[in-house]
Amino acid sequence: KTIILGPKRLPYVGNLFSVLLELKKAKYHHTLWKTWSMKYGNLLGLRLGSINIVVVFGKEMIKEVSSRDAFDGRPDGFMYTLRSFGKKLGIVFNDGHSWAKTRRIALKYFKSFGYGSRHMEEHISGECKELVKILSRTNEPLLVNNMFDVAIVNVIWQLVAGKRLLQKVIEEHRTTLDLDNPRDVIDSFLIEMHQNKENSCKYITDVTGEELQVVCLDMFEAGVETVKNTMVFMLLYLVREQEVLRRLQIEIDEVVGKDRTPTLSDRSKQFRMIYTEAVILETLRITSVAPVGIPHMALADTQLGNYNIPKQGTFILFGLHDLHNGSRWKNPSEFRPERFLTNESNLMHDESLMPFGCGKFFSGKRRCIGENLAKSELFMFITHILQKFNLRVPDGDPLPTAEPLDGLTLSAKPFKLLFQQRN
Ligand code: HEM
Repeated sequence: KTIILGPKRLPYVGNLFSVLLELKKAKYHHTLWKTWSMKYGNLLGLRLGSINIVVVFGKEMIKEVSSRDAFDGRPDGFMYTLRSFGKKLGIVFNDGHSWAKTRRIALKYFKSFGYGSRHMEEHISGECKELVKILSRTNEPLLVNNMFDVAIVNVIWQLVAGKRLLQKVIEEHRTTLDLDNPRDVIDSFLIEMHQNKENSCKYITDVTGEELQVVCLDMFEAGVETVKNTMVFMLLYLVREQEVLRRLQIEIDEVVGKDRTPTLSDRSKQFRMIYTEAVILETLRITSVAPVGIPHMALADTQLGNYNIPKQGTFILFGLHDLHNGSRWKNPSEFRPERFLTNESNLMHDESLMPFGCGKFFSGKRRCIGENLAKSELFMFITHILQKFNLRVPDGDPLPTAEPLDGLTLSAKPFKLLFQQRN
């Protein structure tokens, strides 16, 4: 079989009109795909103009696609290469040999930038302290939707470049490079380039300046909106669920206390801020800010279920929002961190939660490389804020709605909060 079941297609436009029409009712792309999948099955076939799309539903099917090399491709074409000198470069919208190379070099640095590493601690902690300072200065309600922008962009800047301005920064890095001590992602790439010149080993291939620039762009595009939207939603759910908020504050008070600033080592085995961890997982589940992941593409003609998927030309999306909010979960629309706790109050990992994609962490697959960083940022922001402040909706304002705004990533509708100093 070649055509995966889906709504009837018209010549040339495919399902374009029915998508536009039905979207008004469904409100969100991901809910429309889900509605159709209930009729057509866990592989939903669509055609939008000349683009074929397959939306994959269910844990097992998503796992299968994520684990097969044949589906490791990313979309090609003008819109995607516009951002990368007209070529397939970088990590996120790249594939094949060049992707494997850039991902490997970036991961090498990310591994040393892991939980509790001095670099990660310093960068995130500095931003959290600034944020607390700003919040302490005002008694006015603050628009929450933009409040993490600067902090999160700065964390990525530090990760990528140590500071601002890209081209100039790359040159500065070249002149101050220490081959044994990479300070950030740019250094790691420059060291790789240096070694390639010295070493004619056939496994190491050259990394170009263009590639390095697109990798930096990837970090911003993949690592800012996602963390920011998740963090804003976390505050939104906490102001709606004051019981959860209080339990979080009790854990912070017990483990960190009122005066010492929270550190990443408070997440470690010794201290185990399990409830905070469960709140982070529950936020990632219920919000699923990347509702259909990032499109994959077949790199060779291949089979999926009973169907043939042609090489290139077919976008493959994952029904992640549905996986996280479907009937597999008890009362999925309730924000209940306890679902990730065992009776003995240990953390319970659930295989059906895959907000960062699927596959072994740090293995060659396409899973998000920023998972550690994102979770560390979420942990540090929430502990710093709740250690010092209670959250309240300004008098006269309704509770903020959990209904998201649609987009490539889901975001919260604008809302204001009062950050009241705790006694
Ligand atoms: C809450 C925060 C985040 C979420 C929910 C998230 C989610 C995802 C998802 C679903 C994918 C696609 C996986 C796939 O194609 O199978 C992805 C890929 C990626 N993410 Fe994240 N991400 C987050 C934060 C970050 C951060 C902080 C960074 C880095 C600074 C980052 C960098 C990347 C990169 C480079 C890729 C592409 C990997 C590849 O194509 O090989 N992400 N992310």
